Amino acid sequence: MNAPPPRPKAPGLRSDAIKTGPDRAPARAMLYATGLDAAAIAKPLVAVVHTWSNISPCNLNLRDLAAEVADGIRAAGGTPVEFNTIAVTDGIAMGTPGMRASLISRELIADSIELAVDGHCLDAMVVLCGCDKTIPAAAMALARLDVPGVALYGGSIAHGTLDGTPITVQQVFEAVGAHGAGRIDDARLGAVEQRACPGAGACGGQFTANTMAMVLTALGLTPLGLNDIAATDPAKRAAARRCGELALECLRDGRTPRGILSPAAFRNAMRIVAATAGSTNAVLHLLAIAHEAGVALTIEDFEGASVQTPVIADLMPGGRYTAIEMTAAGGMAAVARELRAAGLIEDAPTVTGRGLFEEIDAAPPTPPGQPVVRPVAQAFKPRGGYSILYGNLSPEGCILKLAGIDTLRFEGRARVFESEEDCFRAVQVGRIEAGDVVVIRNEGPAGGPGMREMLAVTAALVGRGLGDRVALMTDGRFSGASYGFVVGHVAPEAARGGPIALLRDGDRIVIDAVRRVVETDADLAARRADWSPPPPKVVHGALAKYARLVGSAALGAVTTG
Ligand SMILES: CC(C)(O)[C@@H](O)C(=O)O
Ligand SMILES: [Mg+2]
Repeated sequence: MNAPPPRPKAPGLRSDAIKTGPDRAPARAMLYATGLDAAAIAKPLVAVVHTWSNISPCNLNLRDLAAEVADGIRAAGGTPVEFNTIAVTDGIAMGTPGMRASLISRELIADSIELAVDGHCLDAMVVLCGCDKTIPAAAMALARLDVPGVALYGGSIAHGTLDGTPITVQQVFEAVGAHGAGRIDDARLGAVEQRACPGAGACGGQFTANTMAMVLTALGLTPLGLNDIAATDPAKRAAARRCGELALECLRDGRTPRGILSPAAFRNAMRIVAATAGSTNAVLHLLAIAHEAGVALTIEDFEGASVQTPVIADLMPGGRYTAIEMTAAGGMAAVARELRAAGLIEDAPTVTGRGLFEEIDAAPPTPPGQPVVRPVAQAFKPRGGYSILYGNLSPEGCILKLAGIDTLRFEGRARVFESEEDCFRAVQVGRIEAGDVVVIRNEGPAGGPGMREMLAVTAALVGRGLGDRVALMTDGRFSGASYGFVVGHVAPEAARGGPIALLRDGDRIVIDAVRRVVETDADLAARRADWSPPPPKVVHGALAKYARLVGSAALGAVTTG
C-alpha cells in the first residue's frame, strides 16, 4: 500500500491563505457578502459538512443538527461555514439499477468534502453523516484531509411496532419474500410497510449505518456515547453542539485525525464489528479508511479479529434487538466495557483528547439486567460475525457473514445468475431450491459497476423460509440487514476475470468456514480460454469513470492511488 503523503502544516491558520493581507481583499469581499464581519472572518473558519437530504429518513435531521454544531463552533470562538454533500439511500435504491450509485457515492462524498474544505482552506471540520456510505466517507475525508475534525452520526431511527413486536426495514424486505411465496397477503405486507419506519434516522438494527456509527466511535473520531443517541432524541442537539465546540478544541490542541487513527484504533473497530455481528460492509469501509489514513490493514486482519472476538450483543439482523433497545442497554459503552474487561480492546487516543479507556470509565454504567449485551464469558456466539475465506473461487479473499447462522459448511450445486434482478425473479417464482448455491456475478465494484447490496435476494430467501437451506455467493456485497449462508466481496470479481466468472450451473461448490475456503472441483482452467471480459454496462458518466478507477473489494474498493 502506498501511504498517503503527510499533509503540509504551516504555522497559523489554514484559512489565513484566503483572508490575510491586501491580496486577499477579493476573498474577504465574498465573505462579507455572506453576512460575516471582520471579527468573524478573523476567527478560525470551521466547516460544518453534512449529507442532509429529505429523500429518506436517514439524513433528515442533519440540517437541524448542523445549526447546533454551528452554535457550538461560535460559542468556542470559531466561525462556522456550512456546506452539504450528497447521500444515496440504500433502503430506497435496493434492488434497482439505482443501487449502483450507492458505494460510488462514498468516494464522491469523501472527494467533495476534500475539495470544499481544501478549496476554501478551512481550518477544522465537523462532519454530520446519516446513512451507510456517508459514514465511511466522513471518516475517509477526515483521514485524507487530516485537519482537526469530528464526525457525528445523526442517529438511528426508532423501531416500528407490529403486533407488539419491534420491527425495522429488515422485516419489510423479508415480508416481500413472504408475500412472493404467498405466505402473507397484501394487507399484511401493507401493515409492515406502513409501520416499520416511524420517523427520522438511519435503519434501526445492527445494519450498516449503526455498525459504521460504532466504527466511528471505536476509531476515536466521535466521542463515546454520542453516536448512540437516536435521531429523534432531543439529546442529539446537545451532542451536535458539543461536537462544534470539540472541533475548536482539536484545532487549539493540534489534534488531527491521523494522530487518532492508529493501528490500535482499527483493531478496536474490527473487534466491535465482530462483537456486534455487524455489517460486512464494515470490512470494505475500514480497509478504505485505513488506506486514507496510511495504516496497513489487510482483509486477513479481519479474520483474526473475528476469531478472537465472540458475539456479545444480541442485535438484528442475526439477533433480537433493535438499535434503540441497544442504546437503552448502554450502547457502545456497554459493549466496549465488556470487551475491555476481556482484554479484547486496547486503549487508544480519541478526538476528545482522552483515551478510549478513560471515555469508557466516564460513560454511564451499563443498566443492570439489560438483555442485549453480555459479558464475554457468556457470549451469544463463540466467534465474531464474519469470516474471511479464500480458495480457487476467490484467491484474493471474500467475506462469509456468520450473523444469524449456525452452519459452518455448505456444499451444493451452483445456480448462476448474471445480475441481481435475474436472481431475484428466480427466487420469487420459486425456482431456487434447498441445496442450491446461488451465484450472482458481474455485480462487483467494476462490473456492477458499484457493487450492489443483495438484500432483496437474501431477504426474499429468508421470507420464503429458505434462509438456512440455500447458500449465496457474489462479487457484490450485502446489506447490514442480510443474513443467511452468504458470501460476498468475492475477489477478483467476475468482470476482471475472477474465477467466479467461470462457474456454470451445476458446478459443485463448497463453502467452509472451518477450513476457510470457497472452492469448486470444476475444471476452471479449461474454461479460461473461452472467457473474455464482458462489455462495460455503463460507458459514460460517473459510473463509467468509477468502473475504470476502482480497485479490488479485497482492498476496500477505493479509487484513490
Ligand atoms: C437498507 C439498509 C438496511 O440500510 C442496508 O443498506 C444496509 O446496508 O444495512
Ligand atoms: Mg447499505
